[in-house]
Amino acid sequence: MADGITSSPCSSEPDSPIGLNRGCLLRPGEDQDLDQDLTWLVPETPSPQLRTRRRRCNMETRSSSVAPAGSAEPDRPVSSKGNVSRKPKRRRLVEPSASFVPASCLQTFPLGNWVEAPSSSSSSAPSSSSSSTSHLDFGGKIGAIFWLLFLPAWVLFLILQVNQEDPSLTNFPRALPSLQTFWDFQAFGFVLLWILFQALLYILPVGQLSEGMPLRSGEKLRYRTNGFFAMVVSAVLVAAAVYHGVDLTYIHSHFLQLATASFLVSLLLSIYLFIRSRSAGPEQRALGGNSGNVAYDFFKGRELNPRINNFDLKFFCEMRPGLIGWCLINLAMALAEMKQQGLDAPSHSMILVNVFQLLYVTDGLWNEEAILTTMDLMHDGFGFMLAFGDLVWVPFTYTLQAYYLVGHPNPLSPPLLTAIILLKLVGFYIFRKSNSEKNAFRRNPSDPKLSHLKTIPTATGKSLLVSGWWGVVRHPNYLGDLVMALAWSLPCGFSHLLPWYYMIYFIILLVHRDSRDMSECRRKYGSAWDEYCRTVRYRIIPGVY
Ligand SMILES: NC(=O)C1=CN([C@@H]2O[C@H](COP(=O)(O)OP(=O)(O)OC[C@H]3O[C@@H](n4cnc5c(N)ncnc54)[C@H](OP(=O)(O)O)[C@@H]3O)[C@@H](O)[C@H]2O)C=CC1
Ligand SMILES: CC(C)CCC[C@@H](C)[C@H]1CC=C2C3=C(CC[C@@]21C)[C@@]1(C)CC[C@H](O)C[C@@H]1CC3
Repeated sequence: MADGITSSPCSSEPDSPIGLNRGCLLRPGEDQDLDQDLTWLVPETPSPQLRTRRRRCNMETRSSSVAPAGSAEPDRPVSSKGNVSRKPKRRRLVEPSASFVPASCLQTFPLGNWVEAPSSSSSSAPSSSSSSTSHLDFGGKIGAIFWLLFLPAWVLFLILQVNQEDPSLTNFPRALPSLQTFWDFQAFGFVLLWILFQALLYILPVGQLSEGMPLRSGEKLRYRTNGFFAMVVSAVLVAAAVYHGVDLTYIHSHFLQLATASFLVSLLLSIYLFIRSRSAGPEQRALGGNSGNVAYDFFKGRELNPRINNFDLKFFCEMRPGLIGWCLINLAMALAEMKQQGLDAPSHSMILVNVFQLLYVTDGLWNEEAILTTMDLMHDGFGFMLAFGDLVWVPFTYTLQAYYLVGHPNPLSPPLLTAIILLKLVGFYIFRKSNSEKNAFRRNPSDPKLSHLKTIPTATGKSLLVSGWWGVVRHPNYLGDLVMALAWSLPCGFSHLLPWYYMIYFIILLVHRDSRDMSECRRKYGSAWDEYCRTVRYRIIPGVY
């Protein structure tokens, strides 16, 4: 069995709770790149070897223009506008200037990957011991309390709304359902079974083991990326269940109870995560979730990669029960629509919503490795925000369009149907291509397939893409995602705002994520980031924002 987990050394930290093992880590000595990374621990004082390499690289950059890597012709340097010569700059060690560097040069900068640098530290050199948070996001301490109360209440509101004949925002549900309506043991059992079933699929030694980005310690965690396999097995199981007469419309009729059960699981999980994070060492803490304020840290999550042996709780929750559950719920809504509307097949709108979102989830699972370079995996701690987001928010609010269509049919004309499909395909293309480009570049900056791209070196040793998708806007992946979100809402028509809720929420989420990422990158990359922002002026929508 080619299972790197069992064959690679696992860390059993002395401060781990009994029976818990925080990860299966690569020994630095196992990885050449990693060895070299360690010389970047203090960027201000590079080793003589690296200084020579940087100098050589800077000199190459000066005497070469931006061109495909490996090009025999030395190239002239360019400004952000194109092939214009740069004025010679004083060489600085901290910031190896923000000039563009051909990807070939990156081979001499083998990833000084600081996945996370402390937001609290004023020094530009990441310190493994400084893990307390000074900059508070999400409205700070008061904001965290607000979100802890508001998010569950908002989900409840949406669920009650979507059940109404007229789900207008002005038409609030007249009374809250009685307390016992919320709770159903069977629903709770189904939720637990689903999560356990997904956990079982996750631990099966099927599929590859992928390396995460280097942690602050320089170590890399390994992840079992068998999400697509889990999706296929789940689909086969669900198909068999439906074939044998299992009535999936139970999910539609017990939506509130299933959501309550999932909420309870996410709450218990968050409490567990908070308690166990007390024994997490400084290097295992997320730099954004260690302010010392209980509410804030509970919300944001203190531990970066909580693991039980090799079982990565954050990765599992983000990619499996909620995400695959989203498709299961959508399918249940299609069956509920047929039952409620007396149809032989789901409506076109329902098919579009189902197929579009199935494509989104399947793509995410197929490219599961790419998740390892996202903000959530690299920077965010695992606390209530993500536990609730993964287990409640995704499955019970991302499915509202399908739920809405059950009781609110919206016939589509063939031209509109075609236009919506085209829109979805365009969005998907932008989303996938840009995400794959960044992921491939982060994993192997000297990948020959990316050698035509221009890059900016940064003091951390990492470079920034400044052409290709990441040269169009600073978050081309968000652009694609938003175009897709539009294509998910359009099949529901314009009678109500509710099915547009996802679109509105998503704009807010991505704009906020973008600004979080901007300030994080500015702090990490300094003047190189400013240069990138000067070159790539728009954040998400070219020419607009
Ligand atoms: N459906 C949903 O609910 C949600 C979907 N998403 C989607 O998930 C995907 C991941 O999103 P997210 O994690 O927010 O952000 P990104 O995948 O865009 O990751 C941002 C990071 O990419 C790196 N980066 C930024 N610019 C460059 C550049 N020019 N060259 C190279 N690297 C760069 C930086 O990290 P570093 O330099 O440290 O590598 C930065 O912190 C997106 O497609 C998003 O649309 C996100 C949230 C919710
Ligand atoms: C409850 C809060 C207000 C917000 C919670 C946010 C989470 C629901 C999202 C944060 C990042 C996410 C990503 C995905 C799903 C939604 C969450 C968890 C994907 C896994 C969706 C599929 C894509 O292919 C990748 C996404 C990565 C980020």
